[in-house]
Amino acid sequence: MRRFLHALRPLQTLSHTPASTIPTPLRLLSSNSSAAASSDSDSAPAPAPAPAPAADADFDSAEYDLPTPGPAPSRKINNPVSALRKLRFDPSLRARADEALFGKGAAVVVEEDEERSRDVALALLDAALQPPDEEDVDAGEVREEDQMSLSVGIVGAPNAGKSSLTNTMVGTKVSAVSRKTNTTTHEILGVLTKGNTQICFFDTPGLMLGHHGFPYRDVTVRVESAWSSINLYDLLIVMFDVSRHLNMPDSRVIKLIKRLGTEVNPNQRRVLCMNKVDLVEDKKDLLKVAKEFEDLPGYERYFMVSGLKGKGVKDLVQYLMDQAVRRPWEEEPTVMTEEVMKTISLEVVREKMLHHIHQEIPYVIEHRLMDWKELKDGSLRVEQHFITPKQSQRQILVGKNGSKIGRIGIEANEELRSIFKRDVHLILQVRVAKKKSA
Ligand SMILES: Nc1nc2c(ncn2[C@@H]2O[C@H](COP(=O)(O)OP(=O)(O)OP(=O)(O)O)[C@@H](O)[C@H]2O)c(=O)[nH]1
Repeated sequence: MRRFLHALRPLQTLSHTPASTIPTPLRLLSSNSSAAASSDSDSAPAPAPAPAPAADADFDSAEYDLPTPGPAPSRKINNPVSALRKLRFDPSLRARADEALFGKGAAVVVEEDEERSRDVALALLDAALQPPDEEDVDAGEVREEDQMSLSVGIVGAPNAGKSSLTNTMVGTKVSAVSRKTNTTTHEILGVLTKGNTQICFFDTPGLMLGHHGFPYRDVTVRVESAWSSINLYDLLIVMFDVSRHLNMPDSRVIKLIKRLGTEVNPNQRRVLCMNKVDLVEDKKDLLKVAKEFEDLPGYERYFMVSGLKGKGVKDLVQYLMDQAVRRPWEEEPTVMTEEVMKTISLEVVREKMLHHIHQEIPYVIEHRLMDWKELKDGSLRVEQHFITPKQSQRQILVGKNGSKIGRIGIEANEELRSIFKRDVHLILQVRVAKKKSA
């Protein structure tokens, strides 16, 4: 299990941080990116009232008079889905950018882009934005002998809401990143570190029973090993979609619940979690379902939650925290790293580009972070390049008199300033790729 957790390490800050490059679709955090952006606060110039515009930039935020970022907005977000929606597009930024560039009344066109890769990046962004909980502490502050841990397997049919519940519990921390960490049988869903306690959540795909109430034998070792390894967890959450159960019960889900709840397992606590309670109008129905499973001795507790809306989740988390055992943590708590910020800066600019360039062009453009400097006055200098295969594509992206790239830049700049809560000197350049010599 330790092996899976270590796959999350790329989130650590790198002392020498290479530039990130985003070919489309978005590439997530990686410690082996190419090119050469640097983080070099020592070589940064002394604080200057206004940064000098870059000579050959197509967009330079220094040329625009933008308001100073206000106080850090409170962004305590527990529901990642609504957080993502909020972050996807803020029309006020667009309106302000339009006004700055084209005067009042400029038209606004909004396009929803549902790419999963962006969701992941936005979830990362959300994770990065979350202020630390009061109970959060630096990893260094909790001595190994004081660390408490709990590994939790989540069992449920596809769509039961395992990821949503984990996201809500974890507050998106790590969960988005961990999606990359596919293991043969179990996938880490998220890590919650609070105070001296760390809880790791694992998905257990393939853990379903056939109609006869036995594990599928045919498919594979994968299913078998999923079954044999569930006992490794300290605690098992068996979850199901209670709304679906009321409307269209699935016999396999019922068998799964019963099988896992038939006997008390001396080495593992198990809880039954009725999810999506928000979809059940008549709450008496919930009690009916609870009654249906009340005689199962294997479940120590029953929880009624809405993973998506956060209902009942606090109680569940508290219960889990209380079950933790004295054992060193498997994983460093996630911290906002420079790598995360770089990814965010690329994603925000890319998002703005996708909103403004409605042709296939975004998909042939290479997008690179060329320079990243934290200046002594606390502001950031961020230089990104778009590299287009053809001159005509460059022209479209730059727009008439720089209007397109200006719009992209000004909106992105404003959003980055509000995300990073500091001044950002954003420089964008659009270049045509050099032809490779044969
Ligand atoms: N209304 C409502 N919808 C939910 C809730 N939890 C999850 N959903 C929705 O149910 C769908 C499945 O949720 P996921 O969290 O992806 O479910 P999962 O169990 O991880 O699914 P798999 O990855 O297929 O195993 C998504 O559309 C969620 O938005 C809930 O509490 N209430």
